[in-house]
Amino acid sequence: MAAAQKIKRTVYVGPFVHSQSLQKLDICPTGAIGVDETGKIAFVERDVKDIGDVIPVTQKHGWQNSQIVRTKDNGFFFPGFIDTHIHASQYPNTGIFGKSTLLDWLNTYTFPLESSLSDLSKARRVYNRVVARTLSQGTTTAAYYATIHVPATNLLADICLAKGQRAFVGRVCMNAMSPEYYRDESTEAAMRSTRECIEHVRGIDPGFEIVSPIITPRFAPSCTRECLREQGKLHQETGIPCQTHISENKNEIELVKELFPESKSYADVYDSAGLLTEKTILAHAVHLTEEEKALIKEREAKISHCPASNTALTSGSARVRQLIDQGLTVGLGTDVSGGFSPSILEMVRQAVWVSRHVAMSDGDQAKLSMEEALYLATRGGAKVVGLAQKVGGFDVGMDWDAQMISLGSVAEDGLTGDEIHKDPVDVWGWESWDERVAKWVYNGDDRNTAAVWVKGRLVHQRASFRP
Ligand SMILES: O=c1[nH]c(=O)c2nc[nH]c2[nH]1
Ligand SMILES: [Zn+2]
Repeated sequence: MAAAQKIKRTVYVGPFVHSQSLQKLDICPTGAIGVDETGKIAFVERDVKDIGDVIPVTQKHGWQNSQIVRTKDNGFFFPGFIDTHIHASQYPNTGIFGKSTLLDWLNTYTFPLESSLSDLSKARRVYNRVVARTLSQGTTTAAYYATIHVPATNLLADICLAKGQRAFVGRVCMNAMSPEYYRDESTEAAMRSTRECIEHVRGIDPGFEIVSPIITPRFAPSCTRECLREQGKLHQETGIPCQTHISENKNEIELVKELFPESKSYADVYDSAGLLTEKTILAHAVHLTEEEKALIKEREAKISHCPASNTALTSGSARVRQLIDQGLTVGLGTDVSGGFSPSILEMVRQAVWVSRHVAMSDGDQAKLSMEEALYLATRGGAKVVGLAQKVGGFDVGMDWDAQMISLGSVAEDGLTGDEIHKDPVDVWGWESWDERVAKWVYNGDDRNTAAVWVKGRLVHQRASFRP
């Protein structure tokens, strides 16, 4: 059953920042957002200049006895981040990838670690930590890959629910081209295990309110045609979302051509198996052809852009601006541990950097702005995981999935040691709000994430912050 949670009506008072559109950040320096007992945003007020203005606002909305939470120290509220692609099971390997590229990386680093999570006590340590770590970095929703193991995958779902992180939890399906020690025995066994995980999540969160299952064929080479087709059938019959990888690395694309000679393209392998729908998340999409992009657009499948992973594994530079301009729906993914960081704030920076490297060869139109990258991290991600009406912004009726960012007090002379370490961003007091947001994006980290809420529930807070 979903963890019991008692939420008090709360007014969040202080500046708030969220995306109005792909290009436009809405920065309100004098905000007050009312969140009701169900964790939904009941009102958004924009002219609450000081604490004396709060009582009239609560009276206007007929709210007595509501709790007030205020920002402090150059703080602001920002929507929770959405990680559209992360391998929870690979978390212990973050930063460990050497000079490998995708296919040797899988065999050298990834399969041995994933297979070791058949040990439930190890899985518990890893999953408790990755959920705690991503929450502490403001990730309120994550689309997770677990491993092939049913008990460990179910444990990840339990941990997400207990800690209150919105999550899509996928048991990885792989019955081909995988080591003997780490593979599903057959299509039948793979489907049985996938169904068991779906039923487990249905048992703990029947409405998939916080945790949802997600059908997860690892990538085309690791599944037989029959297995892909069965996963596709399940996806179509149940409406449960699906996630996989596509077109990450040139050798991988060649392998797909060899394994599926009858298919027109990598995207067509998924399409002919019934796996390319509006509820499909495709990670990477670095080397898609024009025909594949058109097919993905037609099917309304979504793309998770994973810039850190693409750089670390030298897979290539996704033309993210072009994908967006061509009408594809894009969010950001850490792709831990192909990606070296579990932070979506870091992915915002990495997405901007990758686009600028592309711009150096393709021209300035390839550049992604900071505002656009923040959109991908929030509203874009929400579209990718099918939650655009619920999360990603501060609109009335949306759930309060939010983080309080605190940049710290204005820089003083003479700070040393722990004092200077406490706040990674130096604020001087003369910056505009636009500039403060930019300083957070380019210099901030989890020390600035003072508190995090999912559906109105406080799921992380720094010790120095007491609401
Ligand atoms: O980034 C990736 N991470 C993985 O674990 C994986 N498996 C197949 N293809 C993959 N790509
Ligand atoms: Zn991945």
